[in-house]
Amino acid sequence: MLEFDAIRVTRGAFALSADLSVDQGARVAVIGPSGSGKSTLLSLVGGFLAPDRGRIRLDGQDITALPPGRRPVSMLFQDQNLFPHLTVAQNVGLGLRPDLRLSEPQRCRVAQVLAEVGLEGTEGRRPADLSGGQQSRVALARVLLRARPVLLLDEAFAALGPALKAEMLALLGRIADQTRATVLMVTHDPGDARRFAPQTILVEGGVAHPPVATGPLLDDPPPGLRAYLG
Ligand SMILES: Nc1ncnc2c1ncn2[C@@H]1O[C@H](COP(=O)(O)OP(=O)(O)OP(=O)(O)O)[C@@H](O)[C@H]1O
Repeated sequence: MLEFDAIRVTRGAFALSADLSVDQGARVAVIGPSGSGKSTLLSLVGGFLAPDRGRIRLDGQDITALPPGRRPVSMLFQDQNLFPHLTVAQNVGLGLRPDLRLSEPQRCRVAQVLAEVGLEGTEGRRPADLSGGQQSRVALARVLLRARPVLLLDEAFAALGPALKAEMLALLGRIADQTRATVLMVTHDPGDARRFAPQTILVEGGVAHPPVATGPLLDDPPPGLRAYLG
């Protein structure tokens, strides 16, 4: 279980509070107006931002003071966090060893996860030589390899067309199943939330609300969310 226990965080004049928990293995969309604090919520879990008060716990362990690199968390952004000067295999291998000194079994594992995301044979290519969808697959292969208990996505597939995005969400679902990860996914697209996330955290008016069932929330949104969804 991922817990936000009486969290309050400020960024300049902006303040966000969160007192909620997410079940282990849950898939949760994070939805709310622009500037409402969705990325802020994810940054608290990733460790890129420290709360002013409150604790963040994962399976009972207080991770509030852990630096990002030591948190059991993978994060995916829209730019897919790929290094242009590294090959596909190296970009994925970073998930195992930042210094890229991979053993033979580790190299095999990299090839294996690339095959699992449909990128067999692309090991030696650079990100720029791949399509947008293929780049997303490289990033997902790294997530699969790392197999961290928490996966955070901040509009990771926003730049992809609808068909490709649906494909990536399906692949993400398979990876989450395989790694049994808890997934928090920021999205501006209610369709993504309906497709992927049985539960949704609404971030609005300075509060990240506890997760509720996605369908009913989107079918009958509260006024602030209704205005945002249009
Ligand atoms: N580095 C920063 N310094 C000061 N204020 C910040 C900083 N980053 C974000 N903020 C403020 O924090 C608030 C929440 O930002 P956040 O990025 O979490 O919103 P969001 O819901 O993810 O928005 P969007 O949907 O537009 O990406 C905003 O009002 C923003 O102005």
